[in-house]
Amino acid sequence: MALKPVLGKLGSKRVVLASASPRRQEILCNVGLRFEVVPSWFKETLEKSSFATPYKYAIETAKQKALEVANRMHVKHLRTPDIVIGADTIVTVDEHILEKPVDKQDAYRMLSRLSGKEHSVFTGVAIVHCNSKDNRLETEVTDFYEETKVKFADLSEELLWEYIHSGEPMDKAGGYGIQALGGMLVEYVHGDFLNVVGFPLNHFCKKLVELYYPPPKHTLHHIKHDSIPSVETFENLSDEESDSSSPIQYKDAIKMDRSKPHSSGGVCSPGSSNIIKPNCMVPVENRNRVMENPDKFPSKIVELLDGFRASKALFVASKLKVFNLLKNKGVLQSVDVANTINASVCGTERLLDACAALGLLEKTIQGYSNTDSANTYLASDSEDSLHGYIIHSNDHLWPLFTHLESAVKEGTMQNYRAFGKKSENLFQDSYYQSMEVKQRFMAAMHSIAKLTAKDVVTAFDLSQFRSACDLGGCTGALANELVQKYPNLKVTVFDLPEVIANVSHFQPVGQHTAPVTFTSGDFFKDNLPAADLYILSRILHDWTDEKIHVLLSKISAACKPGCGLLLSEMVLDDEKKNRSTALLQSLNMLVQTEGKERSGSEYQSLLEHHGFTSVKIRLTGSLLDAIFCTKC
Ligand SMILES: O=c1[nH]cc([C@@H]2O[C@H](COP(=O)(O)OP(=O)(O)OP(=O)(O)O)[C@@H](O)[C@H]2O)c(=O)[nH]1
Repeated sequence: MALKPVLGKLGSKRVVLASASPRRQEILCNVGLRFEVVPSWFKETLEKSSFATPYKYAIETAKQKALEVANRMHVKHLRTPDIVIGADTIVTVDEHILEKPVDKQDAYRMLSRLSGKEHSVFTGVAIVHCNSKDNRLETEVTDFYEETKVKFADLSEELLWEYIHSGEPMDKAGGYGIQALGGMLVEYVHGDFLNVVGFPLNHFCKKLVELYYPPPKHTLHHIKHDSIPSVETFENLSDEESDSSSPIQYKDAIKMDRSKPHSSGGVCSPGSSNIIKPNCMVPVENRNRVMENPDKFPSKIVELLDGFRASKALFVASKLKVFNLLKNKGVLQSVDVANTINASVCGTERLLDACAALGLLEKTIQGYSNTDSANTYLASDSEDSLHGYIIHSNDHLWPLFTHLESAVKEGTMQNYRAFGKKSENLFQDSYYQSMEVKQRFMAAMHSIAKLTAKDVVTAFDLSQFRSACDLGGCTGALANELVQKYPNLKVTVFDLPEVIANVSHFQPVGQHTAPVTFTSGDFFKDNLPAADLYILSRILHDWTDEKIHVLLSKISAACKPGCGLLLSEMVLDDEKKNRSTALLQSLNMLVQTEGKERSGSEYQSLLEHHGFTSVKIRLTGSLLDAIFCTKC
């Protein structure tokens, strides 16, 4: 197994590790794999007795962890990952399965069982390949497990309790960490050490080799038809030739002889020239494209080149209310759409075709119709509509982004270049100068807040708080989600008077929880309403560190010990290299504000500076992450 090519096959893919385990992150990071971390919300509660063997239980749990993340990212992110990796480590001794101890007594029970004996450590791993087709998530799961035998020395009571009081056992399967203090308890290890730590790296790489480099069978079938030029099909290719970007369909891929016109071995029609028909099995990424050797075809770059066209097609279709029309009418021909939206037939048809190819619409012989996700997210009257944010992106962010080059050169916002107005007072000058711009901005913030609010309010247990104040809480979307989840919580939204004057038509109808209260004021200048939980959602990223210090010191002064502070922002990884959505959002902040996106440790140090401790960060897998801390 050559080292680099194995993991290199994943280099161009969006890989997600569905695990909160810092050890798994470290093991994979250390070998240079690039991935995002989205911890799974799958509860490890499968009925153990229903599995014939312990490893089947570990594999199934790993699979469910990975599938939960794949589904969540597909639904919420609108961007499906290519590969999701899940893992689950368990310890078995005397036919018992041990997972992580729930408390110290439980750790004691586990460790005393292991004392003086050999036990097995199983890690189940699931590699889930994802593909979004017609907005549906298709998954292909490859799983395996690894077993390592570990023998513990005899452990005295004193040693056991000393170890338990170190705190190390609590988040570890079997109640010990072999890589740290727990290593001192171990007499021998038979098998893969990293498997015990939480991830069987060697077996994982072997699986990748199996998936991406199947062994050569030296079978080339030459298919000849009188009317079809001779082609070669292959079942296996050497490394250089192989399109291993999609292991799932690898076996059915087609090799192209560039010197001749080609077909697909009898599946495509003879006259198909070099267009690959959809019913020909080709590697997923190259479907609908002229066949190239994928290792030489810069598909990622081409995708990026196309990115702005795809965004603009979405923006224009939204602006022209195509999705509203199709939601109401069901199926329409392009001419009917063109007539209703008052546009040319030829232009409308191309727009509709592009939207269909992008998976936003369905196209059949009867005409065009919305996909489920267009009905849910793109029609402006839908409960979860992103229409407001799309229009804001088109009318406000797009002009700003056309000046990205100047923003990068000058390091400043581009509001003047884009809109001819200096933004000395950011919100007043940029967003609240006219009723139209203000309503557009509020609708944008409302749609993003609605999309992300559930993830944010459920990221931490906030049940101990009785009153909360959402600073800059705009339309109250997050506040409304909070009172749904915590009906005993009284929530005040504090925002500028211009905003508060316009919140009424964003309020939910028929909500049965206590209403949210709105109070106007400027959090930089005015006294903050009293509360025992303060919330800053998408606020800190607007400002410089200096201004953040001003705001945090005000909040800190208003907080009694034990008060909480909940932030929601896109959190960058510490090295600022992995989370492209968040890094692009940081460019977004550059063109329009004084602020930027920050990493978890940057937020932590800002918060700790103002006496907030126990800073916890939860990556939600959605568009906003959550950070929670308490005033000490
Ligand atoms: O010697 C060691 N043995 C085990 C570990 C760590 O134990 C946990 C096992 O728990 P699990 O597989 O359920 O994984 P979680 O941490 O809960 O994260 P997920 O989000 O993936 O469920 C694992 O972290 C091992 O690394 C150890 O550190 N040393």
